[in-house]
Amino acid sequence: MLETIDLRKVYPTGDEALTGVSTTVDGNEIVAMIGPSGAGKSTFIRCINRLTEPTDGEIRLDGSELTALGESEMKAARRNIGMVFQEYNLVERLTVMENVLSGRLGYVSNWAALRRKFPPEDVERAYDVLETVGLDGMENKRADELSGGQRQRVGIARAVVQEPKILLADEPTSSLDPESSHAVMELLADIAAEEDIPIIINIHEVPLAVEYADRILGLHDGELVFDGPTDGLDENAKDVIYRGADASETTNEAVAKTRTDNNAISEQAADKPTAAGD
Ligand SMILES: Nc1ncnc2c1ncn2[C@@H]1O[C@H](COP(=O)(O)OP(=O)(O)OP(=O)(O)O)[C@@H](O)[C@H]1O
Repeated sequence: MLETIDLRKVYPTGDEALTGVSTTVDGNEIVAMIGPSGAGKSTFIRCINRLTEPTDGEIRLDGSELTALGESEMKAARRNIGMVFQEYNLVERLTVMENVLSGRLGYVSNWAALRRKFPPEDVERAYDVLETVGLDGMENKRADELSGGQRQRVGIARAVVQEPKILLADEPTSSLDPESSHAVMELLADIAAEEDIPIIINIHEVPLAVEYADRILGLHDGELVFDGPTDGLDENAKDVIYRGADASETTNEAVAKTRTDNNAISEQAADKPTAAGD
């Protein structure tokens, strides 16, 4: 279980990217994080594995307080957090298999890591995961010979062989065409179920989020303004996420006014004597 408590990030520039985000992600749920550009989505994801250092607050993964860990302890803790990136972050000149196995680097000695020597069970697991992501038979291809969708599958396979407790995907579909985007989202959903781990996906495309996520986290200006099941993401919630709280007041006022107007019309209609009553 991942828990963030009052997570806050202020960049040295003074930008407050997260104002105190508290949430919990558990089980094998797929959580989509949405919000306008600059809302703090990437910052949130990057704070969890401390690629970006949070300013304040707590991050607990299965009870372990990540913000309290020293550098070497954090290195070990990162094994529990799989990352999938928008630009895949593969080593282009290495093969698919070498890229996938790099997900095991945190588990082998420095010497073995340097020589890229992995135990046979790691290699076996890598083959299994390549099959899961639909890349079986492609292990010897170089990463730079793959399409965007295939590269993202390698990125996902690398995160999965790590055997993480949670998967974080930072805009995994932003560089892909619509068809590959759907395929990648479907794959992430399958992985959450098969590996029994939660996934947080930072995503721009709301329809994709709605189609594949169980739950939505909505950020606006660094504030968590929506946290609930996907079917609760109505127009009002989208307004709050994309236009801010003022928009919701405006929307609520507009809705209230429409209701009042409608009621007045109905009352007038009720007061009106019907032709039959005359
Ligand atoms: N390295 C940085 N230094 C200073 N400010 C930053 C840095 N990274 C992000 N910010 C600021 O923090 C805020 C949140 O940025 P972040 O990238 O987390 O948003 P986002 O929701 O992921 O945006 P996008 O959807 O455009 O990727 C923005 O105001 C941004 O300018």
